[in-house]
Amino acid sequence: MTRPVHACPLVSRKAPPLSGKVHVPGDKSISHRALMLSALAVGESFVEGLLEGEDVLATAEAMRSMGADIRKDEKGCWHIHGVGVGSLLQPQKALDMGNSGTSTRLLMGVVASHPITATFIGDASLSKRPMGRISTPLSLMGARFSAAEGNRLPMTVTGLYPAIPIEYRLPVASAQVKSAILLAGLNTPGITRVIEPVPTRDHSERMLKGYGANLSVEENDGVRIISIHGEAELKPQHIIVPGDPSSAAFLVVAGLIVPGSDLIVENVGLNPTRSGLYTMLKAMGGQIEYLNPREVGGEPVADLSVKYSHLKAIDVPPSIVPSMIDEFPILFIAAAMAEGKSTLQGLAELRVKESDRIAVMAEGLKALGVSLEEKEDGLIIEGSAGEGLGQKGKMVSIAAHLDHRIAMSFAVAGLVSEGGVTIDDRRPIMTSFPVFGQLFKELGAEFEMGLVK
Ligand SMILES: O=C(O)C1=C[C@@H](OP(=O)(O)O)[C@@H](O)[C@H](O)C1
Ligand SMILES: C=C(OP(=O)(O)O)C(=O)O
Repeated sequence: MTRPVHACPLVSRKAPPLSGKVHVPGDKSISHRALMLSALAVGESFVEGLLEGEDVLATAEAMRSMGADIRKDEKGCWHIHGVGVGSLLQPQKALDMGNSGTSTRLLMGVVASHPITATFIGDASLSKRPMGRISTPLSLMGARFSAAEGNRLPMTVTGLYPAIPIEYRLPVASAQVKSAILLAGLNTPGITRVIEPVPTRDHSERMLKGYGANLSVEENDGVRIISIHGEAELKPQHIIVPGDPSSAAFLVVAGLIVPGSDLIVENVGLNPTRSGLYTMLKAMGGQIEYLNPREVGGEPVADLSVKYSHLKAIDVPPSIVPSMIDEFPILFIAAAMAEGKSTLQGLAELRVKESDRIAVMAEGLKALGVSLEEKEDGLIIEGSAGEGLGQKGKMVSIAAHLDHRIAMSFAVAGLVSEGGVTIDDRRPIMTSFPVFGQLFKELGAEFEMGLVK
């Protein structure tokens, strides 16, 4: 990954009505899994619509270092020659995970049941994130972990083969922890079981089955029990990656809050374990219509028609939180523009994402004049009822803290600001949504991309 060494600011100012049609790039979670599972299949898989963000490219590079042959053809389709479950090679250098929690945690699961050792390194943001949630269950399976600083990167994982199958109840609602255990279970004799009291995104389950793993899901009173039979042989697949609802979120919220907007966001993945934000925005009075509903790569997809709306405050029910966990920063912006007081709590996980998303969003919203209360597990936000944010003539400065979702959320806030918003560093946007600025330009809002300082 070659990024400029210095920060690159982005300036966002009050926008005219947004209009037109834009196409959302591939889903980040599905792209990571497509590369990992294709690399673990025997033979050649094809992946169309892969998200070419830095996080996903870090996964591709790691799978290459463990023996997979991965390349993109002239039409943009990715070809992956897998080595087969159990046949990963010992990487010759540390695996650089950049900013990506998903790459790190899922790949630790992959390594845990192979007879190899891998060192995981990452950027300053990733090196602060907790890894104990992964090392605890994988240690029960027999993998060994060592880290200079307790349960943080850099971290070295030595896998065990044959690993020990476990039954593990998730102590935190995390698709990354669930997926790491299931991926370790792929090369573990017997049945590995994950008990999930609160459902999280289910791409791993859907895709593991699609690649031929023997995986079953039982549901009892909302608790999911996922069982995978180990020493699986995965079969190569042709995957079409649907658009990322987490990226689409920025375009959709912008359409709802910039006065006069009327736009279409095409190719939005609407897997029910991911689409909580859209349910909430509709409940707030957002005019969102699902057009042309269809299936892409085994996932529900639609084009979203979005019109400027008078939004009303909302209280988010705890049960819906995991299905919109990455969308809270942009929901906070929508709540700041709504009429009334929104209570957004039960979000303690936001404190351990790429940044502490509760504290960082609270600070930026306050700088924009929003009245709010910060709680340990969320924010209570008093909306401006459609009045713009900030003050005329007063540019607000935001620090992105190496967090793409913070940078993009405040770029959207800038579109309804009186005096503009400057984000200190736009580079993290490249991790998940490299065409963010380009799509907004197509809708009629141009961000000023500051020169490298
Ligand atoms: O499994 C995944 O692809 C992801 C799971 C979520 O993380 P947690 O499992 O930590 O909630 C989410 O925040 C992340 O962007 C992607
Ligand atoms: C939390 C996120 O990603 P990751 O955990 O993969 O870094 C995100 O994309 O918002």
